[in-house]
Amino acid sequence: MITMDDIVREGHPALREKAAELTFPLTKEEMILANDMMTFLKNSQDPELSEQYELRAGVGLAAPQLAISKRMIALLIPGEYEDDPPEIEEVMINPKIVSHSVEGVCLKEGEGCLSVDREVPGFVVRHSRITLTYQDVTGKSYKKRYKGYNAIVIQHEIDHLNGVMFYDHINEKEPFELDDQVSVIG
Ligand SMILES: CC(C)(C)[C@H](NC(=O)Nc1cc(F)cc(F)c1)C(=O)N(CC(=O)NO)CC1CCCC1
Ligand SMILES: [Zn+2]
Repeated sequence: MITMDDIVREGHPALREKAAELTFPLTKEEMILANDMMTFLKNSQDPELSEQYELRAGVGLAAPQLAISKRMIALLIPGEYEDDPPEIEEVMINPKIVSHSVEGVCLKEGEGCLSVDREVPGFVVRHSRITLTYQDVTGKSYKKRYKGYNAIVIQHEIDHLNGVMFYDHINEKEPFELDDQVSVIG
């Protein structure tokens, strides 16, 4: 099973590489990776298992964070209330933002990262609405729209596939600067 020891931290070259597209059918190894990435997110959000294995509660994970330079991300975004189904529970292969809103969005409390063991204050401005294409592990293609927090998480994970870290987006001089096209959520 994947634990925090398998997640590479900033400074590891894999976090600054452009990951390679996957071809179909996936290899057995790639299928196992997809499953293991989703299992990590589930374990990390389970009170007992996250304590037992000292996991940070994660909503998303990208293969480069495991030093695997492939365009695969796992998302497990909880629903609004305890017993709600997840907002998103999906492994996306070769995700691509094909269009996006002009408006921006950012989280009031800024962002963190499973691969970053420090606080980096500042607004991370992202597209507030995105249209995404991706394939699932069977190779089936999808085209979907996302907005708000879901859009933020997806953009954070796709950044990892392009060697981009969340703090690359923070304005060093004015970390909390906002222009009027940006809404602050969360
Ligand atoms: C870095 C960390 C703080 C662990 C962050 N979690 C998070 O923001 N909150 C959270 C966690 C849950 F499990 C359930 C929940 F509703 C909220 C996270 O997983 N990521 C993913 C990551 O590092 N991917 O590479 C960072 C988030 C910052 C904004 C989007 C993703
Ligand atoms: Zn991250």
